Amino acid sequence: MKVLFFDCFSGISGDMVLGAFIDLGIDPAYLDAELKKLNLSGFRIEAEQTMKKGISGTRCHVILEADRHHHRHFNDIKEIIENSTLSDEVKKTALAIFMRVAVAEGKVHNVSVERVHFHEVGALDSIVDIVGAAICYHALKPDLVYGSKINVGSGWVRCAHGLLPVPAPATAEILCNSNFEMYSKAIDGESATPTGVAILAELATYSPTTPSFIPEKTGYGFGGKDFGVLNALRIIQGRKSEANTIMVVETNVDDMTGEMAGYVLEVLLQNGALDAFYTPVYMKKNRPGIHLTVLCSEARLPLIEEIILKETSTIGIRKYPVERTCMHRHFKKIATPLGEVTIKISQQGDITRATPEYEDVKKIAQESGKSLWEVLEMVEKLK
Ligand SMILES: O=C([S-])c1cc(C(=O)S)c[n+]([C@@H]2O[C@H](COP(=O)(O)O)[C@@H](O)[C@H]2O)c1
Ligand code: NI
Repeated sequence: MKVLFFDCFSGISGDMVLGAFIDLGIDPAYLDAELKKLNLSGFRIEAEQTMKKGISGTRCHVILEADRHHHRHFNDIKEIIENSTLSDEVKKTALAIFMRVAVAEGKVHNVSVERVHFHEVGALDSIVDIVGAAICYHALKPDLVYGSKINVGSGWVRCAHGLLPVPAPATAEILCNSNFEMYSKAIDGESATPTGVAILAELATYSPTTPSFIPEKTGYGFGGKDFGVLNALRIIQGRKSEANTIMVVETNVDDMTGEMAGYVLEVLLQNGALDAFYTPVYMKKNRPGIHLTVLCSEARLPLIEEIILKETSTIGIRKYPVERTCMHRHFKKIATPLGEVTIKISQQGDITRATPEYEDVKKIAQESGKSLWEVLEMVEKLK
């Protein structure tokens, strides 16, 4: 499994994210070509490979010509992204990042999401940063993305509203809607911006300690300000074996119909759940209910949670990782007088088990008119 770890020791901003992705190997020409799909003129990307504090990294500049539509509303940005020829997955991710910014700005300025009036955050460079981050993320196709706690800086920052405290209100609000931890150390100024934390909160899962994986390469994306300490976002790319940790996801419901319950299991299994099943339970007020258990990989967890929240009546989910022991499995095909049957061979130490695949046996039974028992006995002698 491919892992990315966003190490935010000096915060995070949109251009730091692009710089780190490019430093990690994303071709700036590819990024530029994809960004052209936005059908917006008046910008270009410049990636400069440079040194800061003796460390080699990339400073990404979004060079703007005059942006005549400097003040955009959320709906304008939505329209630009939806009408572009970017892939659906890039559009979805970019819109979700923008939504985080819009919700935060709406809360801070007490206006609805639609009426949020983007100034700096709606300018072309934010569109480029956010859509660019979504392009790089989908180009790398990570299975797991983690983010560290965020060094937000300290003091004050000057922006369209005047002098604001650090973290800026929008940044703080985006963080309130995530479970990322913030802190401030060794930086006088704003090191984490609304765009940066929105990208992080959307793409990454918070990891309070350095996650466990095998690192393979690093990318440093430099920020523009000089804080005295290394002003960079570091993305560490690596791998982790999928082997033995899976997630158990659970919820209890007492207000769903049997039809809905059946449908949910189908959707979960179609979307990569390793298993999904119900256990009957008695809940509060003596109500008969169902306990849903889903087993899935860590990579599938966000999708599985989304399905449970969307398709069941629950308003909460429990989840925890578990270790599993799996016998090593391989398959072989054997020929029988009635057709081919796949045999699953499971091994662990000196334990070996060979089991015919049920669907093959069922097909032969149905086509030959023999009972399942007869077919199984025949296969047993041949396997
Ligand atoms: O544009 C707006 S409304 C804006 C709001 C806020 C609030 O905290 S409210 C802060 N800022 C500042 O703009 C710059 C640019 O941010 P990016 O995310 O676009 O890089 C930054 O200093 C923000 O704190 C803008
Ligand atoms: Ni604002």
